[in-house]
Amino acid sequence: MAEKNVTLKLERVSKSFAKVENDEVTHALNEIDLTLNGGEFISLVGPSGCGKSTILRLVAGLIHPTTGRVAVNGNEVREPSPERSMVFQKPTLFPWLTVEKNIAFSLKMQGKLKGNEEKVEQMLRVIGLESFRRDYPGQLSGGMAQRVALVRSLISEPDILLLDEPLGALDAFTRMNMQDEILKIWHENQQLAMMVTHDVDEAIYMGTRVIVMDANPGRVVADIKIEEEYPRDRSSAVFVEYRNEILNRLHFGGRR
Ligand SMILES: Nc1ncnc2c1ncn2[C@@H]1O[C@H](COP(=O)(O)OP(=O)(O)OP(=O)(O)O)[C@@H](O)[C@H]1O
Repeated sequence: MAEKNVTLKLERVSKSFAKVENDEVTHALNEIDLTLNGGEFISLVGPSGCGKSTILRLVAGLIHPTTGRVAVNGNEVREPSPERSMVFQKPTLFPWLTVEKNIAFSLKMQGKLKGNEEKVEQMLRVIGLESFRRDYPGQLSGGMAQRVALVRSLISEPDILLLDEPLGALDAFTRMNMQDEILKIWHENQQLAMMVTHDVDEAIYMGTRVIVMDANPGRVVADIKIEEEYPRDRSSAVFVEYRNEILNRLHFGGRR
């Protein structure tokens, strides 16, 4: 399938927040310059508070830069849009809708459900919840609910998929399965994916690029292209080299 023709630019983007407790400000992001394209899978890693989620929220249009510009295909991002879909660490489902209706929700809202019912079936199969289709979110485990939240965002094939630690709360087995499922869907749709993760292996396993950030002020310290074919072998020498490079950038490099 052709790559989604999307270019996202962050141009000298800074974001400050006023602190509630005193007159100080937090420099969550300082002059971020990035150009990202459809077909890329961007992993964002860095210590707590370096501004990873802030970048996603700016791209989603949930917040605005203090200075600088965020633009998609040259158009400044001013508000949220279904073309830029966000998945949070905590699943956000509609409690009054069944699993099946939660998944179909965005297609329905965009008037695209008719003729696309098979897509809902496919998504149910992908997450292995066909037999839970008529259950409500309150009846699901945390991992199941997150799988539903994920495919609910993926189904409308957004140009930009924003993943804020979507797999953080899952057990290791489900997590690895979901990594492959997300990659499969991303590969088929060739959208621009941006994923925040605290797991360096996950960042390398999934990303075409790993962007390493540091805090105070939030900034990019490395932008590393992962030039390995999928599926990647977590134990290969190249993988281990990438891991060491990223851990060094995160100041976790030990003597070898
Ligand atoms: N709405 C807000 N009001 C005030 N400060 C905020 C707000 N949102 C973020 N911040 C501050 O901005 C900085 C960056 O936050 P952000 O959530 O982007 O970091 P992060 O890298 O995603 O962290 P974590 O890995 O812990 O999720 C932090 O110091 C945070 O306290």
